[in-house]
Amino acid sequence: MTDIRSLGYLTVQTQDVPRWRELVVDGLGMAEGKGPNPDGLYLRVDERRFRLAVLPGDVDKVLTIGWEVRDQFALARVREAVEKAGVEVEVLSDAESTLRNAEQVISFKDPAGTTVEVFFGPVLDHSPVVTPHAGRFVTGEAGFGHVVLPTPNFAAEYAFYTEVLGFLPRGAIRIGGPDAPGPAMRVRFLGVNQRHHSLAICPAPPTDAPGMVHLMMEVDTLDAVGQALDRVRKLGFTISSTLGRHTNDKMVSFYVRAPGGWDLEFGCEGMKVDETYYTAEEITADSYWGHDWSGSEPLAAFTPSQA
Ligand SMILES: Cc1ccc(O)c(O)c1CC[C@@H]1C(=O)CC[C@]2(C)C(=O)CC[C@@H]12
Ligand SMILES: [Fe+2]
Repeated sequence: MTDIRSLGYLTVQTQDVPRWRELVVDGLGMAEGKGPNPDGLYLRVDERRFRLAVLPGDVDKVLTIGWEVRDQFALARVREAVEKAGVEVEVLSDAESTLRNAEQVISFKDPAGTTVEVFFGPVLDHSPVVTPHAGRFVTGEAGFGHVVLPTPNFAAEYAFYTEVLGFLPRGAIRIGGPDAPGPAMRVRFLGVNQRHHSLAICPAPPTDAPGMVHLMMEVDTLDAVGQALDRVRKLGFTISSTLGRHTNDKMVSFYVRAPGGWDLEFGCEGMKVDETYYTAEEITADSYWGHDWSGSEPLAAFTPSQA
């Protein structure tokens, strides 16, 4: 079993912090917190000081994806495994770790070039989480949610997350459907806790800046999902996919386009995996119903850098 316990946090850079605030606070109902950068947007959904940080910059990109481990011993094991795989690991200073609200953070790049951080000892904020629309987010042992990462070097990325970091395969979907011609290309789902997937990796062309396909956040009721959908539409955001229920994690969700060219998936009713009985399955449809992607603008991650 892996030492990684859950998706801890995400930091992204954007040219348009105010529009991000409209999307995640006014639209999706995250609570605005405070952080080290006075121009940054720090979002709370639970007792963590932040789960999502949106920092100003001249390019839209993913800065870091933070994975949580139990303690210093687990962090040492992860560091050893990554170094043994020939990947350079930076141990952040105490000051840098404090800025991320963790006792200790290590940092390295995955084969796709995305900066991965692994940390232990998150520093808590016990003040009430005042979400503007009374939505309650589902985190806890299941972590912040899931991320889907685009990767031009799929085999290396998959091997890194499974064999080096110890993520568990949680099934796949064949791109183009079960009867697609040619060698199979798959989106692969990976889990570290009872959340069906905390990570998925998706074949994609190389891009200039580390991107993302989507970040999924879960709330506790279908009404909270529907009300968020109403609000983001009213705020003028593009709905990349309509509401639907996924066949693998059973989640009911919609996808909304964030500034930067990737989506936020917002859902509820995700299943809990029991590892005692689970086997990794291949789904042949992404959803039982809904999830109409026909209104989706092209993802930045699927737009090659030459274009
Ligand atoms: C199929 C599926 C199951 C559970 C999820 O949380 C989930 O996001 C998906 C969709 C995965 C997949 C994706 O993220 C990249 C863009 C894809 C390939 C599509 O265009 C449709 C399915 C999408
Ligand atoms: Fe997803």
